[in-house]
Amino acid sequence: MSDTRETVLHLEKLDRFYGELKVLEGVDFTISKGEIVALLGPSGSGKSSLLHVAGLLEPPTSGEVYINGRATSMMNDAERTRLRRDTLGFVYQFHHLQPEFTALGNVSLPQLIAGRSHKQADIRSTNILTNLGLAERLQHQPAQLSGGEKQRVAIARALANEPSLLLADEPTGNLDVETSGRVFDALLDIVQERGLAALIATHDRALAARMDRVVAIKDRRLVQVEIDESTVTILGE
Ligand SMILES: Nc1ncnc2c1ncn2[C@@H]1O[C@H](COP(=O)(O)OP(=O)(O)OP(=O)(O)O)[C@@H](O)[C@H]1O
Repeated sequence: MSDTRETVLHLEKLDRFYGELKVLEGVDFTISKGEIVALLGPSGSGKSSLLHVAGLLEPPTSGEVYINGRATSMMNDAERTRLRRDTLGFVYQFHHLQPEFTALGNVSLPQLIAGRSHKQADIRSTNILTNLGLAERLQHQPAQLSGGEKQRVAIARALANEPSLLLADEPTGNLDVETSGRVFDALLDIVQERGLAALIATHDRALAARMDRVVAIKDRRLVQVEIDESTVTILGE
């Protein structure tokens, strides 16, 4: 890599196979600080697999994942876990919040695990949740929140340890169109405000069109695309 200073994620010659099934093959991809990238692709094309490998949740079959310029393949589990905790945030289609904790508690939890005090964690959690429009919901448990609010708490939790890179897998895919649009606005605002990099898998072209760049999985590789409401154009073809 020639310049790793601003590169948050770099995937190099990456393959992900499940036995005989070749899902990703020869993927080269880079995201820089402050860039928000949409990941499109039909169901089963490998979006979740790519996010899992980029997020150090699964190893690639071959190739290398660089996070903030650091190669990860030779790291041991403890190093990889620490890097994941300190630099990556995850949002999934389903919120996966702890049902017995409040919104504040859910956002503070990863910070406590990372070694912050309760007081530091709660101050930071209050700030993030307030930024996401949940100032009045801090003490509510997930069951007392709407679907959109739960997903905002999940976004706040992903940002709690100030990651360099947010990885999101259909983050609003479980919400109705209107709520999805609003939660997405909040997500983009907070990611932009904080100058983070983000890779966001979505089926929704209208949402994808609002991001800085759109890539799609085609024939096991990542290609750069341009989209409008009705068409997806693969650049360079
Ligand atoms: N652990 C696994 N073992 C075997 N095959 C798997 C495994 N995980 C995923 N696959 C297969 O790999 C392919 C890609 O799956 P993946 O979940 O990455 O696709 P996706 O684009 O995220 O799909 P969707 O949009 O439906 O969530 C699919 O054919 C899937 O069945």
